[in-house]
Amino acid sequence: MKLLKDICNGITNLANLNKPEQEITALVFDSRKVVPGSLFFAVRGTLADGHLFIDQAIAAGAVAVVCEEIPQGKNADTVFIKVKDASEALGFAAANFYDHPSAKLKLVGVTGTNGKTTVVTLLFKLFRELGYKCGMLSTVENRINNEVIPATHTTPDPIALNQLLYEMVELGCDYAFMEVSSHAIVQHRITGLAFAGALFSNITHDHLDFHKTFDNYLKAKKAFFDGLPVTAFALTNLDDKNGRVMLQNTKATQKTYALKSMADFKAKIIENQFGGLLLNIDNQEVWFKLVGSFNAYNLLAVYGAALLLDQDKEKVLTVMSRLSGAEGRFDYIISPKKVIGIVDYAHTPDAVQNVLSTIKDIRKGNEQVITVIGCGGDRDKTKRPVMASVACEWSDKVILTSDNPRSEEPDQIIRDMEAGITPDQQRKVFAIADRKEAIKAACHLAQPEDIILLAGKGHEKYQEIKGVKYPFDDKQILTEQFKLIN
Ligand SMILES: CC(=O)N[C@H]1[C@@H](OP(=O)(O)OP(=O)(O)OC[C@H]2O[C@@H](n3ccc(=O)[nH]c3=O)[C@H](O)[C@@H]2O)O[C@H](CO)[C@@H](O)[C@@H]1O[C@H](C)C(=O)N[C@@H](C)C(=O)N[C@H](CCC(=O)O)C(=O)O
Ligand SMILES: Nc1ncnc2c1ncn2[C@@H]1O[C@H](COP(=O)(O)OP(=O)(O)OP(=O)(O)O)[C@@H](O)[C@H]1O
Ligand SMILES: N[C@H](CCC[C@H](N)C(=O)O)C(=O)O
Ligand SMILES: [Mg+2]
Repeated sequence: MKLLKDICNGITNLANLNKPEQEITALVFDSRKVVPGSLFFAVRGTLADGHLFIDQAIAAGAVAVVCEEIPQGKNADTVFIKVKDASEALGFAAANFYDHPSAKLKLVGVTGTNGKTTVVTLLFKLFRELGYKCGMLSTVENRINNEVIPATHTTPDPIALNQLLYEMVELGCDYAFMEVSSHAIVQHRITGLAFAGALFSNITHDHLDFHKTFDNYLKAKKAFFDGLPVTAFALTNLDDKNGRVMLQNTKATQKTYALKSMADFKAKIIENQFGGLLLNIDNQEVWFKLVGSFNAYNLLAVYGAALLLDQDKEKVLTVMSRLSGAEGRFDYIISPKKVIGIVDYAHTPDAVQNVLSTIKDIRKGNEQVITVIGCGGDRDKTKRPVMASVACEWSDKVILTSDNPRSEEPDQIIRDMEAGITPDQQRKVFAIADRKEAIKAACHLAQPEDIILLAGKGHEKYQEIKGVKYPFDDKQILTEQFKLIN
C-alpha cells in the first residue's frame, strides 16, 4: 500500500494532483489484472491501446488512471493523471512504488544482440562463488541466491522487475545482474532504475520487425548508455564496429574490452577446442570451460566488469576458470557411436555463423556438420533467408524446420528461409517442418564423428504453435535419439 502522491513523484506536478492521499494497493497496466484500489496505466502498445480498457479497469476497482488522454465524461471518483508517455511514467512509478530497490544494491545491465544471457549468467555464478548474495534476471530464468523464479521475458515489465529487485534487497543481495533487451529500452521497462554498470556485447541483425531499421535498433541500445548516471561504468566491446557508439553521449565512466583493438581489458585466444578456451587475459594464461571464440568476448566482458566492481583479479580468474556457461548455449553431448550433438540458442545470422565457424575451427578432420534450424514465427522475417544462407555456407547438410511458428504456417516460414539458398546449395538442404522428425533425420544421417547442430531453441522447453506452448526440449530429444540410433 502506498499513497498516490508518493507513487506519482517525478511523473506529474504533485501540486495539481487530485486526492494525493489516495491509498493505492497495486500498479497495473493490464485491465484484466486490476484489483480494487489499483492505479491503472493506459499504455499504447504494439497490438492494442490501453486507453480502450480504462472503463474495464475502473469497473474492476481501479481508483486512479495514468493516461495520455483523459476520456470525456468520467465520474469524479476516479483520479485521472495526464502524462506525455504512460509507459515512461509506469517505469518511474514502479521504482517509486517499491522504494527504488535498484539503488539499494549494485545493478549491472547487459545489452547487445548476442551474449547477454551468457554474460549475465557468468556474472551471477562468479559473484555467488566470490561469496556475495546476488540476483539475476535472464532469458533462461530469474534467480535470487539459490531460488529459481521462472522468466517470461528477457527483461521483465517494470512492475515485475522492481518487485524482483525489491525481493533481492529484502533477501540481502549485494548485486543484481540483468539482461537489458532492446524492446525493454524502447518500452521503458528499465526507466527509473539506478544502474551501477552497463555492458555492451555486440549488435548485429535481429528484431527488425519491432525496430523497423537497424539504425533505430542501434539507437535503442545507445539510449541505455545515454541514460546512465555519472557514478556508473559503461563497458563496451571495441571489436564491434558500433561498440564505441554506445559511449558517445554517456555520462558514465567509459571502459572498453577487445581481442583485436587497443582496450582497457585485453585477451588473446591461445587454444579453442571442444574442451574449452585457453586465453591470455591481462597477461595471464587461463583455461575456461566455455567453447568458441565468441565466448572469449563474453568471458572478457565478465572479467572487466568484475574488476570494475572492485574484485580481486586472481580470485576472479580462478573462479571463472571453473564456471560453465548458460543452459542451452553450446551444450553438447556425445553419442555411443561418437556423434557430437550440440544444442545452441543461435537465432540470429551472426550467432549461427559464430557457432558454425567455431565448430569448423575445432573439429578434427573431415567430419560432416549437419545443422537443424528454423526461424521464429511472428518475429523478424528479414533474418530468415540470411540465417538459412549462413547455415548452408557453413554446413554439409541443413535440415530446415520449425522454431516456435507461433501464429504463422511452418511451411511458409521454411519457404522464407529457402529464399536465401542458392541453387548450388539446394542439394544439401532438406525441409522437415516437424522439429522432432528433423532431429531424428539428422541422427539417421550422422556417421561416427559427425557433428549435429540444433540451432535456435537452446534452453527452451516448448514449441509454440498457434498460441499453445507444447512441451519440447531439443536436448532431451537428441539424447533419446542418440540412444536409439547412434
Ligand atoms: C512486442 C512486445 O514487446 N510486447 C510487449 C509489450 O506489450 P504491448 O505494450 O505491446 O501490449 P499490447 O498487447 O499492445 O497492449 C497494450 C496495452 O493494453 C493493455 N491491455 C490489453 C488487453 C486488455 O484486455 N487489457 C489491457 O489493459 C496491455 O496490458 C498493454 O499495457 O509489453 C508487455 C508488458 O511488458 C509484454 O508482455 C509484451 O511482450 C510480448 C508478449 C512479447 O512477446 N515480447 C517479446 C517480443 C519481447 O519483449 N522480447 C524481448 C527481447 C527478446 C530477446 O532478444 O531475448 C524481451 O525482453 O523478452
Ligand atoms: N558474444 C557473442 N557474440 C556472438 N554470438 C554469441 C555471443 N555469445 C553468444 N553467442 C551466440 O548467441 C546465442 C545466444 O547467446 P545468449 O543467449 O547468451 O544471447 P542473448 O543476447 O541473451 O540472446 P537473447 O536476445 O535471445 O536473450 C548463443 O547460443 C551463441 O550461439
Ligand atoms: N528471445 C528471442 C529469441 C527466440 C529464439 C527463437 N527460439 C524464437 O522463438 O524465435 C526473441 O524473442 O526473439
Ligand atoms: Mg538472453
